[in-house]
Order: sequence, then C-alpha cells, then structure tokens
Amino acid sequence: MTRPIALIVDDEEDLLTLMRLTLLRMGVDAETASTLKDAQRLLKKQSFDFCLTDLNLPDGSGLSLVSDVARDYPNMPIAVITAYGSMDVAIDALKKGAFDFVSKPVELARLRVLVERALQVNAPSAAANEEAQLSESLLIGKAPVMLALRTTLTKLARSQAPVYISGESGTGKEVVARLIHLLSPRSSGPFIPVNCGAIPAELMESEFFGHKKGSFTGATEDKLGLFQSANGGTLFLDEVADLPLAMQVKLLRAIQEKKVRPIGTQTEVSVDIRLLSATHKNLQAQVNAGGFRQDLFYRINVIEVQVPPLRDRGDDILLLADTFLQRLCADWGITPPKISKAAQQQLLTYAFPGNVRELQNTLERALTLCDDGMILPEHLKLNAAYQLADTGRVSDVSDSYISNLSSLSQVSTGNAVYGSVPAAAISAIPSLKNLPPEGLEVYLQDIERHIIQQALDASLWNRTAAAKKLGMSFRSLRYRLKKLGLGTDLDKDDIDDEEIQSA
Ligand SMILES: Nc1ncnc2c1ncn2[C@@H]1O[C@H](COP(=O)(O)OP(=O)(O)OP(=O)(O)O)[C@@H](O)[C@H]1O
Repeated sequence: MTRPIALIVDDEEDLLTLMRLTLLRMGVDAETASTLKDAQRLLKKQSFDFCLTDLNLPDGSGLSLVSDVARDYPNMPIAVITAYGSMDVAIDALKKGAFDFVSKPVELARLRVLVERALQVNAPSAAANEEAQLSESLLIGKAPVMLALRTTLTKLARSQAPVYISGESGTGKEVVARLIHLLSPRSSGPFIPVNCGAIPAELMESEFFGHKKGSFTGATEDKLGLFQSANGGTLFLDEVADLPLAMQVKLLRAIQEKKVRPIGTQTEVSVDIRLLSATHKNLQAQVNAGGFRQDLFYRINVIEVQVPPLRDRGDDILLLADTFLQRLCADWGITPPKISKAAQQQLLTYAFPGNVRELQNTLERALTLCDDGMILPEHLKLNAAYQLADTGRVSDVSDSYISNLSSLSQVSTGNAVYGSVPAAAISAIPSLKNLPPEGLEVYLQDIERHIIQQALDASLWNRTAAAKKLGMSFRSLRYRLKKLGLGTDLDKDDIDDEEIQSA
C-alpha cells in the first residue's frame, strides 16, 4: 500500500522538521515548502493527500493558498497553522474553505488528530452513490432548494468548521445535523444532540463538562459531560438561543480551547469534536438585543446553512406526505390510504407554520380519521387561518403574505407592515368563502398571536420592548397576552378586570 503524502508549508525550519517527523511517525510522507511560490510549484508537480500551511509566509498569506486550493484542488483538505489567539484569522480560513486549523505552539497530540481526520476525508469509506442514497432517504425532497441543500451538506461534511443551521421550527434542522455527521469523516464516532433549552440552568455546567463524584451535593457518581461523550464525533447544540449567558462564556472557552474541565477536577481534558448548532429563533436579533454573546455567535456561525420552510418546497409536500403515510402504515400493519385530489390541493396551498413536523402530525391524525382508504380534506383538519390563496400553488403573493407575518426585521425597523398593509398581503387574505368555520374573530386572533409571539421572541420576552416594536402600550400588550392565552402566571395575578375593561 502506498503511504499518504502531505505538503507542509512554513518558513520556520524547526517547526517544519518537527511536523515532518511527527507525520513520518504516523506513516505519512511529507514534502516541505517555505514560501507560497514553492508550495504552488510542488502542488503543480504532484498530488498530495492533504496540505498544512502556516499563514504568515515571506511572500504572502497562507489564506491565499487556502483559496487557491479550494478552487483548484477541491478534493485535497488544507489546514492552517494560526498564531496563538488569532481566532478571527482561523475563522476566516475556515470560511475560505480550510478543513481545520491548529494554533501555535503546535501541540503534537492535536496535530496528530488533525492529520488523522484529514486522511479520513478522502478515505474510500462509503461510495459516493451510497452517500447520495443515505442523503436522499434521510432528507427527503426533490425541490431545487432541497437538491442544492444536499449538495451543500455533502461538501461541508468534509470540513471541521462549525455549522449553524437556521430555519423555522420543524423544517428538519436536526435531520440536517445528523446528515452532516453521517457524511463526515466522523461518521463512525458518536452524534450527540443536546436540547439546550431543556437543561436546567443549575445543571448545565455538569451536563456539558461532567463532574467528579462528591464535587457537589447530588454528585453521587463520576459523570462524563456531553463534550467528552461526543469525543471523536459531533456535538449538536439544538435550540442554542436558549443557552443562559453565564453558560455561553464557558462554552465559548471550551470551543476555543478544545478542552474541558469537569467540575471538581483540576485538570483539563482535550476533546476532539465537531460543533453543529441550530435554532428556529433569530439569533442575530438576539445578539443585537444582548441576549446572546456576539463572540459565541461568531464562533458557532462559521458556516450558515438555511433549511427552507416546507411551503417553499412545492411538490415535496406530497412526496413527504406519501413517504410518511407509507412509514406509518408499515408500523401499524395497514394498507396506506390514497390522498384525494382535493386534499392534495389543500396540502399544497397550506402555509405549514409547523413545517415537516406539522405535516407528519396532520397525516397521523388523517390516518386515524379516514375510511375507505381515502384521505379527504376534512380528515386533514388544517387550520384555515394558514390556508393560502387557492392558486393551485403557493404563490409569490402568498409568500410575501407569510413573510410579512413572520418578518421580525420588518416589524422592528418599522417597514410598511402596520397601517399600510402591502397590497400583496391584502390580496392573499382569504375571501369570505374561505374564512375558517370559526369565523373572522378566530382568524384574526391567530394572526395577532403569531405577530405578538414573533415580537416577544425578538425582544427575548421583554414585554416593554415587544410592546414598543408593536407600536402599542405595555398595558395593551399585557391585556392581549392574557386574551390570547400567552400570559405568564405573573400576568394572571396582576392584570385586574378594570385594566381589561380599559385596554
Ligand atoms: N426532509 C425531510 N425528510 C424526512 N423527514 C423529515 C425531513 N425534514 C424533517 N423531517 C422530519 O420532521 C420532523 C421534524 O424534524 P426536525 O426535528 O429535524 O426539525 P427541527 O427543524 O430540528 O425542529 P425544531 O426547530 O423544533 O427543533 C422529524 O421527525 C424529522 O424526521
């Protein structure tokens, strides 16, 4: 078997020798270059399994080599060596297509891990068509946006860069994270998903970093933290927007240093993880409002992947519906029913605020309600408030209506949403005959609830700030929250009847 060969680019002779010896001990041959020009010459002369480059070279920046390699040799992973603490440059390199980075002084253990990962990128593991099959069966969809998404995921699975997955609730962000892991060189390692919103604040540090028996009341056993559990694999921080600020600082440190210190111990433990994160909230808005640290956002959001809402995926709605019905019926041991033309049309013109998860729930319910092997519109029980104009397809007009409902930035920057409702939104409002059976009041309340919820999310549930965004008084917002069932227990005590009368 031929030995792999690497190209190392650095102008420090001692470091070059040290890295070369480390690689040789790992069974990897190495060619060395001390300038960009030398590196380019060697790249033209022969092919390499991977490249490791310093950033400060006598004739230019290693970043330009990263860009050249990403363009001319996209299958060759390239990693960069950064000066200690220069995280900005490391992130820039990752954005330009570097596979990973290592900081100076180069720790040999870390270098070894990096080399192993680099060699796995092109190792003949799953064949390309197996990867495509996996990708298609896990993340179902044939819409152009989904094809493009799958191509992006296959590409970025090769890198170690942190990926931030954004998208509305239920669009499939966790599916995307799992797929990145399965397509990556880490696929044989663990995939550890964490719902950051579900861990009580006081247990967070111990959950993430682990603890030693007896380190606090209740620590009856040694506990391995989530970082160590994900070692060699992928840590997926779901609902990352829900991390308390105090924990964000600790997490940032662990991510930067790639080390954790379990509670009750004095020593730090190195961890080798790839970090993925997701939230359905507007994280940038949360950063602007001071609820999420800018430096952590910058660190986890090296590459952003947006998962499109279901209503933008056209016929994928029916493809997913069929697949879910087949799966459910296989589980229940029954023959899958058909979906009537009218029911299909309803599905295609429904806004799916809860996206793929809502589609799954809708079909499960329809399956229990339907008889004679046919799902009819009445079995879907879709919320008429979200039924779009019946144009046969989710139209541009309907899209703009939806985005007007959900666009926080428009609400907060005062663009024409209130007072002067855009013509496109008005034309998307259902006609009288399409109003929900519950009537106008319920329809309007749904819209009101949706907008208020968005404003509250954008203001991190600071009701004074939310009221300001909505152009209403605090009192009036409090009244509406109670009316719509969004109030907290606190509200229940302190809103008196007189206030309700006067709001
Ligand atoms: N393209 C898809 N193909 C097949 N199943 C999908 C797809 N997208 C989502 N699903 C399924 O829909 C459900 C919701 O997906 P998932 O939990 O990944 O969404 P999410 O965006 O992470 O939601 P949340 O924002 O609530 O965390 C899951 O059961 C998932 O398996």
